[in-house]
Amino acid sequence: MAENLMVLEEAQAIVLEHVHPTPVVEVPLHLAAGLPAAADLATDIDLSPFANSAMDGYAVRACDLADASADFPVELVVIGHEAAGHVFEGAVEEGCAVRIMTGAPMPAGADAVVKYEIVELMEGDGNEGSTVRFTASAQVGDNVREAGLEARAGEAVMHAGEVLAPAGCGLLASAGITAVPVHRAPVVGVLSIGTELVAPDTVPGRGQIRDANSSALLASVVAAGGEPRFYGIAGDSEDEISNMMLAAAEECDFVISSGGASAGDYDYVTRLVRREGRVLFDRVSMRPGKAITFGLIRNTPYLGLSGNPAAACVGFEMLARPALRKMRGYAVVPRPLQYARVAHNVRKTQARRFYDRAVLSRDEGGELVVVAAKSQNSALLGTLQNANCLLMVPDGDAGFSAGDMVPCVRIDLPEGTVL
Ligand SMILES: Nc1nc2c(c(=O)[nH]1)N[C@H]1C(S)=C(S)[C@@H](COP(=O)(O)OP(=O)(O)OC[C@H]3O[C@@H](n4cnc5c(N)ncnc54)[C@H](O)[C@@H]3O)O[C@H]1N2
Ligand code: MOO
Repeated sequence: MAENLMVLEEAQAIVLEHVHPTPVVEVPLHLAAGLPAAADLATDIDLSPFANSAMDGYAVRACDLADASADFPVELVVIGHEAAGHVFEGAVEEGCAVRIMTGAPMPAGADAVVKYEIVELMEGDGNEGSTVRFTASAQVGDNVREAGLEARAGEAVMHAGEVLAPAGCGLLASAGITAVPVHRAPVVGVLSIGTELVAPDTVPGRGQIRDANSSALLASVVAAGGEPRFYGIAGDSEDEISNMMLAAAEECDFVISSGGASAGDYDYVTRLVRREGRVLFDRVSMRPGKAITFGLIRNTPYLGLSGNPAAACVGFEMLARPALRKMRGYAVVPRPLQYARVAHNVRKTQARRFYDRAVLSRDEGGELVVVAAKSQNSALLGTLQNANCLLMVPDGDAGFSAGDMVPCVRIDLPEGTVL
């Protein structure tokens, strides 16, 4: 390519090569959902620890009921009960049954449970001394949950890299685990570069604009599992920028700036990263987001994104998000890709790969259709706010014609979602 742009996948591989999972910390179970476990986690006891009833009813010996039917009912004597906090210590012998509640341990000798609804009470209140009648046979194991059904003592119930669902947090609680080892949130320094920028609570003067990127990037850091730290706005002066860059590189696991990344008179980022560290790439074949510098400052990864707001956000999506997720311990998997019929022609004006902000939906016939925003101007954030996908137009000169099936990156769905 004339401009010497790096193919996106190559740039992504370089970034990923230079980031590593953060140190492990422990978080309480209820805060661990959505995070990948950093180690295999084993249960200290059988789950469940004892065979128990799956129904409220009577624990019986299936062989006692082998011939039971409506015509030849079988009567058993209730010799005890099992309820929350009350365990029957005896054994169920021939002709006997024990009244039992869901979850209570199976008494010795019993091998099946018959639910209340199909048992007739002949005498008494159903507890000790009562007589109950059965009109159907029972099979060994009916309504019994075996000990260790979920896992045996010492067995891993969660594996390193597995993302915890809320149910998994409950499973770990059953296994006696109260805190989950996870890779801590990477601390991500965010800085905005540009003399024209003012804080969002300020009414901009002539030639000034509000700093929108830092809010978008701080939010993106949180969404990617990182802990953002805002360093402020640096004017277009080498000293101001390098002081902020160095402070952030010193204190953070990853640094992201926006602005000053291109070829203008005040675009210092690439030069400063080179001066203070090492530049690994500085142009990516992507629109929006071509002007992207990546390098290391004192061994801290530094990503200098374009100042144009949509370019900064798409640059984050493609390069920072995978890196932060890797640091958090997630498997490196892409956002889901889905093909849809494009409703209009897609023209290419440059050879770099396009990621057009677009909306994917189903038409009345149920077919997936994608419509790109009318303006793909990199200054616009609203089109990204409203997009649920990025329509990918490959590197090269060819666009798409209306009716083509086109690839769409689902930015509204988590990585690895099966569609
Ligand atoms: N001669 C060339 N000019 C430009 C090229 C090029 O290759 N050659 N690339 C263009 C592309 S593509 C992009 S994208 C931009 C990238 O520019 P910079 O990263 O240097 O960004 P700035 O010039 O600082 O700002 C661009 C634009 O974005 C606004 N901005 C910057 N920071 C913020 C912020 N925090 N919040 C809101 N808006 C922000 C800034 O005011 C400018 O309007 O360069 C093209 N030019
Ligand atoms: O690539 Mo710029 O990043 O087009 O807006």
